[in-house]
Amino acid sequence: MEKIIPFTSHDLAKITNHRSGEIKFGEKMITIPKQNDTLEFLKKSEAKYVLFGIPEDIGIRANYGRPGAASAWESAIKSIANIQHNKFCKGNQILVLGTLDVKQLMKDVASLDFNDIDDRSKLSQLVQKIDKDVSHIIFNIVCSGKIPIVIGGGHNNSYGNIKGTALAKGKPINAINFDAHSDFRILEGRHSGNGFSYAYEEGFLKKYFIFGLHENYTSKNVLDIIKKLENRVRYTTYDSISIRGEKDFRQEMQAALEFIDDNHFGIEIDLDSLPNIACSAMTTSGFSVEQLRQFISFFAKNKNAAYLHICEGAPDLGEELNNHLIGKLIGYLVTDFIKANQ
Ligand SMILES: N=CN[C@@H](CCC(=O)O)C(=O)O
Repeated sequence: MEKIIPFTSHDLAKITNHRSGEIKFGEKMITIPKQNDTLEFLKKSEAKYVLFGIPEDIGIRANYGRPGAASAWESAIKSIANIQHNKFCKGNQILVLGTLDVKQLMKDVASLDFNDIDDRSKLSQLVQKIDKDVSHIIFNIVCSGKIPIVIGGGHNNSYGNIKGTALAKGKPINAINFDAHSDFRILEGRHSGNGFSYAYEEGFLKKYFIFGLHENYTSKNVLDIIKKLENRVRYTTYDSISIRGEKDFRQEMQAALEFIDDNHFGIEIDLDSLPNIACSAMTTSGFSVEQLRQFISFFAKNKNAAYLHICEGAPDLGEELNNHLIGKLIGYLVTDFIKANQ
């Protein structure tokens, strides 16, 4: 756990806008006091959820994407700290662990060019380094009996989430992914587009459901691979639900749940599935924020929901004046998860 930059009570106080007569999450969320052993504290804490940030976009760079997702954590924690602590949701259910220390790695990649074959291979190697740390941290959180809520970063971190949870549970887990993309690309070196295929290939991912795939952005090759794995990998497309109306959103959620709920499962949310949200693969067409909130609420209430990961949001790629909006969106998603999961 030495790769974590702890989030302190002082950090929390700095970002909480106090107002008399009101209680904000920032006044109630738990941080690990200095001099305490992280693991020991985690185990004895009464908080059910552990908030962990991964401020990197190295996996996105390695996948020819646009950097910016490293800024999501800061925007998210500022919003979460200012949510009202009330009867609907309570801040003291959350322990704010802190962030993965990727400062040096982010400096190292600043000058790398993904069009250069050697640089791309260096980027992939750094993603593998992050994979190791993420899976170790998630393993420890889950072993402590807590539920991780992970704010990415790129979708490459699905791999570490799945591996860490599988190792802690002692068996491969399932995953449901709300995403415009399969992230089941070939094993060509780690990046943000192949977290699930690597987790599958290495035996950490048992069953995988992709919810709302965009037909225009899924290659024939990936569709052929998924077809052959039908017993373990399934999907429904955004176009079939929201454009052609061949399928119903709620019925598709139910079918997806029945596919994955025989085992612990991770809930993976890629914000590039929503229209007009600043992301590497930003789009103008996709499910609404309300549909995503309903989706999280629906899956979080199942007893096998093992973690929530929200990724790819990139406030740095958005309008400067409104770069708090991604954080605010993440705040809604985190509280939807907690409200449904209790
Ligand atoms: N995690 C996202 N993966 C997508 C989008 C890539 C991007 O533009 O950042 C993919 O590989 O297709």
